[in-house]
Amino acid sequence: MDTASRNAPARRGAVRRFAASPRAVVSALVLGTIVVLVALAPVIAPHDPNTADLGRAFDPPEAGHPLGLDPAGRDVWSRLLHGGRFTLAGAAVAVAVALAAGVPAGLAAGYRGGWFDTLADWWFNLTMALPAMVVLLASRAVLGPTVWTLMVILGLLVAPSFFRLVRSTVAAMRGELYVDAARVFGLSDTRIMGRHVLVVVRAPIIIQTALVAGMAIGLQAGLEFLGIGSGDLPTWGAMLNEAFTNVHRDPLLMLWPGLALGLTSAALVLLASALRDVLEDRGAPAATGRRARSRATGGPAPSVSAEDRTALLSVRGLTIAYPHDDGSAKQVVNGIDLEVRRGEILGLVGESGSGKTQTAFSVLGLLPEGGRVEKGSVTVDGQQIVGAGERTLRRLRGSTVAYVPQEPMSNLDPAFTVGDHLTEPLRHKLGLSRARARERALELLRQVEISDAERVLASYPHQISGGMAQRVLIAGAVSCDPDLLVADEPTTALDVTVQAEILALLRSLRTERGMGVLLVTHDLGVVADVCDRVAVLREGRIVEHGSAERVLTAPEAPYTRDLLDAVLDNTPARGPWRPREEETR
Ligand SMILES: Nc1ncnc2c1ncn2[C@@H]1O[C@H](COP(=O)(O)OP(=O)(O)OP(=O)(O)O)[C@@H](O)[C@H]1O
Repeated sequence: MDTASRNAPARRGAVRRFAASPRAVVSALVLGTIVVLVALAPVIAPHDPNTADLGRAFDPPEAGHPLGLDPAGRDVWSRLLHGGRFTLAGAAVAVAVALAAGVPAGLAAGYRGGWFDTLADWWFNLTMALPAMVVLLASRAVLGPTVWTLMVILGLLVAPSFFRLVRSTVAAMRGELYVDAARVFGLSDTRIMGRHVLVVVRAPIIIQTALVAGMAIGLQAGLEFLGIGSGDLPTWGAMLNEAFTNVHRDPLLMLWPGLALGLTSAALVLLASALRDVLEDRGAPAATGRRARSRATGGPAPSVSAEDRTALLSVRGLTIAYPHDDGSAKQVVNGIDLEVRRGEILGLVGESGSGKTQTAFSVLGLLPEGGRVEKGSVTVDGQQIVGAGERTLRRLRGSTVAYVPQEPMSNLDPAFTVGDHLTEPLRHKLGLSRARARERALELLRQVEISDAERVLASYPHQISGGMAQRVLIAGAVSCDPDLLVADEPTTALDVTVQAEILALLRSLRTERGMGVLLVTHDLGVVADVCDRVAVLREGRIVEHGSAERVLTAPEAPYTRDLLDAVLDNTPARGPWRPREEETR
């Protein structure tokens, strides 16, 4: 079963599976009961926890004192209830500090990488290297014996465990195609982190929180037991310490705080392990780390000529290179010129590695990490892409230029329904209400010829076919009414019948909406089916450019002839090529 298939039902069934797990239910009940009892301590504790009656020291359990009295004649049950408040609140402080310090830093470092990642990694490694007990003892000596300060320091000391967990999960999913797809839709990094990234790390964070809380309680009790905590508070650790000094006189006194600590810690550990089983199924999708992209940059933005303003897409002298450490650079696209007008489909063909995808990504302002536009200009609807800031690019993506990827399934986040995918850009780019965005999403699904739109809208990616997923992505791409569609091998992953349907869909969208389409493909059959014009790319250079009819029937470049010969040699005959006008007649 693939990741998609595992994640979505796991998400829906998480509560059900939690309820079905005896370990989860029992540990949650025990923990819940303890929390409620200690929270209600001021109401239900029969006595003041600090009121002493030395004359009644060590009195056994009796009515009004269900657990007896301690060495100072104080009510043990009341001290236990009040003591739990400090113990649990101390653990909560440590967890809150650890979460606040570790999670945002882990998210930023994993998602962004770069100098922040290096710096944060260095800092948290340094923190981890510190001996926790020594630091706690030293801080007690310097800052005084308050349990709260110790818990804050403990929180900082355990923050690296959250940082590492989040950073590695996020870094692994940074290159996922659905994260790229969200960027191409023009969503900001903060939204992507909140929406697609945080949801993946949520489960491990919850599990880690339970573990860290257990650890904080244990450590705090240990410190108090050793007499290093705040002596004036009736914490469970302090009670244990007092009981230990009188263990020969009344061994039962050790039982109650020991039981409270043991039950709480055990419940937390069991809850963490039950949560792992319940939640981790739907954790991070197996990361492929396919494509980490950076903004297409390279020198100052070139000026936009009057001619470029009239074309929908105008690429002039575009050179893309990957610099090497030794100062040299690998040029993958070499001074190419392209133009797409409104209502026109331009096919960009060439064999694998010829630079088609690099060209397409430069139009979106998203080149793989390390890639840069060395020379040339790319304008979409008169707006310069090369050197444009992230804000400008985000504004353009989705609403002016949209993208249809090659692998439909990998570009849909398995944790979200089709409806979630479609309504997100509509709500955040077009500002539609939830209800209106849903209506529009249904309309879009119908436009891409999905008949049972309601069902598909509520489906998770694994519940629909590859062809259906590609239709969904096309619906998403056209949702904000873009002028230009960049489609990168949109039919390669699909079977032949579905390929034909998707191509027909692109054709009709082009006609109905007057969109320009840059269609990246290695398949001359696809070019024959849908393209008005075609540019043939070889080793980063355009070797032939012209109408699809001319290039396919009378190729001039030997390379184009080779490509055509290869098609004729290797594929079953698909009937003579006819111009599309004839075909549709
Ligand atoms: N991150 C990268 N670092 C260095 N070189 C890269 C990187 N990504 C792509 N290239 C190189 O750029 C060249 C063009 O790649 P591109 O992906 O554009 O080819 P393509 O024509 O789209 O091929 P395909 O159809 O196989 O995707 C190739 O030689 C490739 O090795």
